[in-house]
Amino acid sequence: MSEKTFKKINKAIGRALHQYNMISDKDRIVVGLSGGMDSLTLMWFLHERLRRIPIDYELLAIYIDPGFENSFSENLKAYCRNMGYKLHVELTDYGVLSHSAYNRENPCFLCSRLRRKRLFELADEFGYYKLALGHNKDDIIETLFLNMFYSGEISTMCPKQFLFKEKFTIIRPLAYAEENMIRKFAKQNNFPEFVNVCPSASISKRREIKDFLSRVYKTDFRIKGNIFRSMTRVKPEYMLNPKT
Ligand SMILES: Nc1ncnc2c1ncn2[C@@H]1O[C@H](COP(=O)(O)OP(=O)(O)OP(=O)(O)O)[C@@H](O)[C@H]1O
Repeated sequence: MSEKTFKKINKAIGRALHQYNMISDKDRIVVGLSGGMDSLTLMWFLHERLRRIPIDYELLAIYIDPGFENSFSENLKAYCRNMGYKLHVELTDYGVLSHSAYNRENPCFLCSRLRRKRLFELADEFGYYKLALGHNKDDIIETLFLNMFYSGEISTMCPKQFLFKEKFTIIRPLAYAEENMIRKFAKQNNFPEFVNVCPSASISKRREIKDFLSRVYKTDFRIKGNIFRSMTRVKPEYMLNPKT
């Protein structure tokens, strides 16, 4: 394992956990495991921290299988078993349905809404009220732009979010971790690649925003940090407010 990458991600996670008070002793946490690098890294770190920190928590990994052919569910199960965890696989038709004629919306939109809903239902059934997701710093920036470009609003995903009258808490411990660092960590540690067979995986609006941002970042190394920081420094008095 590369100490440098480990330290960077560990520091970013520590900061997010601390600043947002994400995890308490005896928490029961569902980890939404997609098989992607982010959620695999998230699971790895949440597991690894347990040995070092004075608080205890339980982890339950859940994978919502979108129902495409060539599912990697069994391989993901085996991977979790090796780590000492049971993976709950929920076989659905969400991916297939979202790409069918039945759906008139954006496939990613419908699929992720159905997935999220099922994750909450399962967490509730199992008695887990925290849901850890693998969104990283780059995802948070991209969502800001996606929401501006396609929803006409300025908003993003919060590192910690209460839902359903605070019954559930979503936490995003990788909120301060950069995607390229996560990729590097996953590679250095030989994390398996669970190939996403979704037909929209490489053609989504998020992909377009990602490409747009990566071109912008190349023009000035400060831009990414500045965009991220700007989300903590909103000046409502310098926004448009027609009702005043
Ligand atoms: N099929 C799924 N089952 C369970 N959780 C999921 C699933 N898909 C996504 N998630 C959760 O939502 C987060 C964000 O989803 P997104 O679609 O951006 O994931 P991804 O890019 O496919 O994979 P990852 O974020 O793990 O690299 C994931 O990190 C994971 O925590």
